[in-house]
Amino acid sequence: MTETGLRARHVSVNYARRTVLHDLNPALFPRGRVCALLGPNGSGKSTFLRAVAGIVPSPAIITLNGMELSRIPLAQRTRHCIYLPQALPAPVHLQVLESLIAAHHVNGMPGMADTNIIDEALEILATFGIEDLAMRYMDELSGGQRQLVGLAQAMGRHPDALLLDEPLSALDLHHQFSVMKIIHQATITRGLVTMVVLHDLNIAARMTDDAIVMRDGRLIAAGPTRTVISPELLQQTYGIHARVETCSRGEPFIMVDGTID
Ligand SMILES: Nc1ncnc2c1ncn2[C@@H]1O[C@H](COP(=O)(O)OP(=O)(O)OP(=O)(O)O)[C@@H](O)[C@H]1O
Repeated sequence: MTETGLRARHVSVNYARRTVLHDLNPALFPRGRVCALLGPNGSGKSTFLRAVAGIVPSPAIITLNGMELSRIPLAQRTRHCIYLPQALPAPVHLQVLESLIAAHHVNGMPGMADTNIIDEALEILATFGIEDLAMRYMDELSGGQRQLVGLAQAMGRHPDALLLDEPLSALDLHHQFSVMKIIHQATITRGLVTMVVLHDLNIAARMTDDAIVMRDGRLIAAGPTRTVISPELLQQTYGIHARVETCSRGEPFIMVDGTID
């Protein structure tokens, strides 16, 4: 039977002669679940996503829903597996709606009529609460607005796997939560494999299903997010004294008491 989900095996990456990922073999990333990639600065999270996406050289074997991505040309691979980098979409002089239509033409649903493409683009913008930006130019938007448009473009390309590198970095509190909710919902309804690099552990604990934790280019923990994030892990990984409490609504929250110096 064909395996569904994304499997990454032997993920190693060298930059120049320095090894930054050491033969990682995480468990299967299943469809319909959001996995947080956690770890301190420089631990290799972005590099891991880039290796999975095929945009840094790696001997990694990547299979997605039974298809070996590492054997197909990059242009074809990016139709299935979209990597959204930390950098915001370029502030080009293009209207937001046009940019979504262009993203659709990169790899949206083949054979869709033009009016349907426009309707779908408007619907995606509405999902992100930014339909009022449709006629605005990308080079006139704020950083957070551009980040939302970047996410909308990614959704409009109908990926099977979504690799998001700090997608909340420019967003206010409201949008951090609303975007994670949209990502979670889309992951379930579209059966996506979603990986998301996060630095906010409270958002990770509340809004992702699973987590893998990296340090110095190695995996040091993996499993359901709420099990993985523990005071011991926070101490060992981030060098902080912290407690994992439960709020009156039963949600976990992380209280940081101080750094270990
Ligand atoms: N293009 C590059 N050339 C050389 N070294 C690089 C390059 N990109 C990243 N590195 C190095 O690889 C290591 C992992 O970097 P990476 O960006 O994957 O970490 P990260 O966990 O995503 O960090 P952050 O949380 O700070 O974004 C770091 O030591 C970094 O300096």
